[in-house]
This record gives sequence, C-alpha cells and structure tokens, in this order.
Amino acid sequence: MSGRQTIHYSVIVPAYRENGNIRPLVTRIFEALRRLDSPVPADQVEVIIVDDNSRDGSAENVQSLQQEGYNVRIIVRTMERGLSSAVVRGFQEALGDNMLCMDADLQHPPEYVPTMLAALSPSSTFVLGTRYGPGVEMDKDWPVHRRIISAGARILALPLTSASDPMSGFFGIRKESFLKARGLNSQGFKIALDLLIKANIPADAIAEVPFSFGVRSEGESKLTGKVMIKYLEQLAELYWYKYSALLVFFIIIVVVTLLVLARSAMGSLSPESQHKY
Ligand SMILES: Nc1nc2c(ncn2[C@@H]2O[C@H](COP(=O)(O)OP(=O)(O)O[C@H]3O[C@H](CO)[C@@H](O)[C@H](O)[C@@H]3O)[C@@H](O)[C@H]2O)c(=O)[nH]1
Ligand SMILES: [Mg+2]
Repeated sequence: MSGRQTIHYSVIVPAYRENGNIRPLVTRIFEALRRLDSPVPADQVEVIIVDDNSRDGSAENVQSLQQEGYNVRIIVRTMERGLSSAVVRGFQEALGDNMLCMDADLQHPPEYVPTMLAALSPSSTFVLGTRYGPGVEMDKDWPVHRRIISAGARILALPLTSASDPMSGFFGIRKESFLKARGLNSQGFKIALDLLIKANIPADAIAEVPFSFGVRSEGESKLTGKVMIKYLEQLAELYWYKYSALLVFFIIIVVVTLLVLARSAMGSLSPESQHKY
C-alpha cells in the first residue's frame, strides 16, 4: 500500500500525548480511503504525525503501523512545541500538493478525510471542516463555558474572514497557496485563520464541509488559558495585518481635511478677507 505510487495527498496530524488515538485514527483514515466510493485513491495518500516528544509510545506505535503497510510516518520534534507550529512543520514536510490538517483525538471524523481531500483543486485552494453548516450539531457535548469561548472567538474573527468556522482545526490547503503565506503566526492553536488571511485565500476558493465535532475519549485537551491569550494576540496581529493600510489612509485623509479646514478658517479671519465684507 505504501511507497511506489506518487503521493498527491498529505494528512497532517499534530499530536501531543495521543498514543491511544493514533492506531484508530490511522486505520480509520485508510479504511475510509479504501472504500470503493472514495474519491481519492488510498495509495496516493500519506499521513504525517507531528509529535512533540510525547515519549508515550506514539513513535513505536507508528513504526508498527508502517510494518503493517500503512503509509504513515512520525516527525518527533524535540526543540519546538505547539499545535500551530507542528502543523506548519507538517505542511513543510508534506509530499502531496493537497494537504489536510486534523486532530489526533478523533474529534475530527476520519471518515470525512476522502471528501475533504477531494474538495481541494486548483480553483478551490482551501477546504474548511465547519461546525456551523446545515445538518450538523455544534459541539453538542461541550460544556457551556467552552461553547461561550468558542462563540466569542468566532465573533471576534468575523471582520477578518467570510469563512463560517475559521477556528476549525479540520482544514486543508493546496501546497501552492501555503507557500504564498508570509509571516505566519505559529503560536497558539488557530493556524487556519492565519492561513486564510496571509495566504490571501479569496472567498470563492473556500470549500466548506459541514461535520459534527466529536467527543474526545482518550487523552486530554491541551486548550489552556495561555492558548486563549495567544489567540487574542494573534487576532490583534491579524487586524493590524489586514487593516493597517486602511487605517493609515484614513488618518492621512483626516489630517489633510483638518489642514484644509484650518487654512480656510485662518483665511476668513485675516484682515484682508475681513475688508471684503
Ligand atoms: N504537536 C503538538 N500537538 C498538539 C499540541 N497541542 C495540541 N496538540 C494536538 O492538537 C490537536 C488538538 O488539540 P486538543 O487539545 O484536542 O484541542 P481541542 O481543545 O479539542 O481544540 C480543538 O477544537 C478547536 C476548535 O474549537 C480547534 O481549533 C483545534 O484545532 C482543536 O481541533 C490534538 O491532536 C493535540 O494532540 C502541541 O503543543 N504540539
Ligand atoms: Mg481535542
């Protein structure tokens, strides 16, 4: 199953202490790809786990999956940490032109991988798994505080993108678009939002695939207060990135208008002009 075919699709999985989830994740992804109705052939797909030195048996687990013929590899980072930077590293190492990012903890259903990968094309350069589409239940098993945080985070991002769920960690991008993005913010959790803006993805190039966010059954969430503060910092940077030129233009217009008004006011107060009336 692995090796000889050209790889056109790469699935990037950031993982930290996810050993219990790796086997079901990889086997379910390939099972979905091997179905007769899969729009993407299994032998054109690789899975890359980007692990931050979890030392929980993840590397050994991946090795045994490889021996069983699954096209999966693991990058173990020892010098860096963080979800977004792990995703960026995976995209840099990917062989495929069509790249998908998904969580290791099975909250992103592996059965959606073929559809998500197939949605990418030269004209549809970004695919977003959205929890706000028709027919999906939005994080129904989440506690209230997590829903409030999620809704607030989404509202704050509204002026930045028309995408319905830029907070989603289930998304894909074409390699050529990824390579266009400059100055990515690799801190925090929200790399899709950064890519949408910094890779300059037009609204009509975003394909949206509604999915129901699952429940984590193994391991623990890594979302902390620090991650939320990093999100606010990322938002501030993106607002500046997107609107600074407009703001400078607006300030120039205001200053020029004030100068013109001041000059004409001074003109009307001068003795010469007073003689005229
Ligand atoms: N390599 C690496 N992976 C990490 C790190 N932190 C988290 N991950 C991995 O990133 C994935 C998501 O982390 P969770 O801790 O499970 O996140 P969550 O709270 O469930 O948040 C999810 O929902 C958000 C939407 O509200 C998504 O934005 C986010 O990507 C994630 O899907 C998991 O596979 C986890 O192992 C890290 O420091 N390093
Ligand atoms: Mg999770």
